[in-house]
Amino acid sequence: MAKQLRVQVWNPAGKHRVVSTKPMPGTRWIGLLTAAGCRVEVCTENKTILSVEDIRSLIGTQCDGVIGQLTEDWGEELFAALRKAGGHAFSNMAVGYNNVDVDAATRNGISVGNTPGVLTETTAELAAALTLAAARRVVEADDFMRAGKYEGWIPTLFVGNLLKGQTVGVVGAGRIGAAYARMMIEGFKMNLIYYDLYQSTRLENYVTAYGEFLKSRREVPVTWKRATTVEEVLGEADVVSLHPVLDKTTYHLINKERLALMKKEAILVNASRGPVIDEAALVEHLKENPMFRVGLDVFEDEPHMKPGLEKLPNAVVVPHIASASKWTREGMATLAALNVAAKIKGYPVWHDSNNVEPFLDENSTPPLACPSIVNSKALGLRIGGKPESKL
Ligand SMILES: NC(=O)C1=CN([C@@H]2O[C@H](COP(=O)(O)OP(=O)(O)OC[C@H]3O[C@@H](n4cnc5c(N)ncnc54)[C@H](O)[C@@H]3O)[C@@H](O)[C@H]2O)C=CC1
Ligand SMILES: O=C(O)C(=O)CO
Repeated sequence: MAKQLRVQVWNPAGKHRVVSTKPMPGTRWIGLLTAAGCRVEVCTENKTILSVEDIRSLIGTQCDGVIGQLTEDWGEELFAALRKAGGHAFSNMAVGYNNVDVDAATRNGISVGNTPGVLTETTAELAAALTLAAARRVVEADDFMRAGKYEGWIPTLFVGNLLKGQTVGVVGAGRIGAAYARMMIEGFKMNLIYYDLYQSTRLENYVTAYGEFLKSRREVPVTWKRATTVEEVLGEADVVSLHPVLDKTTYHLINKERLALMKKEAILVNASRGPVIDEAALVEHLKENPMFRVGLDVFEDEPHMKPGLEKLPNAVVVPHIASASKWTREGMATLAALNVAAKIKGYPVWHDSNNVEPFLDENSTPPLACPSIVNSKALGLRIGGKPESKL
């Protein structure tokens, strides 16, 4: 028998019971759910990652919808439990949903929401921060300073890499990858090489236009190239940043053999998902190539690092904080809550999950729609959405 977990209840008399497995930033999301007639139960148990058993006990015998987290294992067991409890709406508070078995949700008639767009710039900025920290050895230098080792300026102290005029490689040029590319190109005048299953004409046009602008100012123009293989990016780029989804095609995309193709002094950044890199192979590569540097936001066995990584000065490591800006986290909570509330109310799915702005303006009421449902087609859900109507 699972232990009863602590919950905080909002709008106890609400008609529809919605559970959030974690407290989420801001209060707008709670207001939107209660305005939609939901009783909201927020799990406040002091436990970082809830088990499947914990979540089953939160779902209980009657539950209309759940907002879950990317650390949780949402598979057949939980979706069957939610269906049995009368539920038909789930949303991850994340854009990535590799923790969710979408087919199992569909089999159980449950919609799966995610939170695209609101974290694009925030995540790209952290990838840029990791790139700079690795290129200019910021963390090593900070450690050195705090340890009282600085005795005065010398020409050889913490020499790193200049980004200007170098080539940035992006693997996965979707929303976040393209935003990161633009930051590195505009900020540091880097040339672009990218690899994605799809052509990013918008990104290509953007770089072309920026190159023309630079030319008009008599500056060296930036260039772009779409690679036909990931190997081409790894061989040519001075900085490689990974932004694909995690699925079977990207698991261990960066392995021992592909690391060996990279320049000895290259920088590798990962703010996508840990298993995109074979982390044990990366540890060996970093040991053998001290001038090769990485910036990692995500890890293969999160929250753990592969043995040895913690000792390597050529690795900058942060705990999955790429989406951690106040605006983004509150926006993620809002989108997740609306994915659940609008489904419970029977509203359609928003027609353009790449443009969720209308849901994020705190001063206006959101459209009558679920912002983003990844199995909308499989469930045969209506597409639509009408702005400026009250939920
Ligand atoms: N570290 C963090 O805190 C965060 C991590 N993420 C991760 O970033 C991922 C990307 O997010 P978005 O850019 O919003 O998604 P997106 O769907 O716009 O972009 C993903 C891109 O990956 C490409 N792709 C898929 N398979 C590929 C392959 N085998 N090789 C190369 N490219 C491939 C897709 O075609 C697409 O363009 C999420 O799925 C999530 O896992 C997202 C937000 C925050
Ligand atoms: O949205 C995601 O996929 C995240 O990793 C959140 O940080």
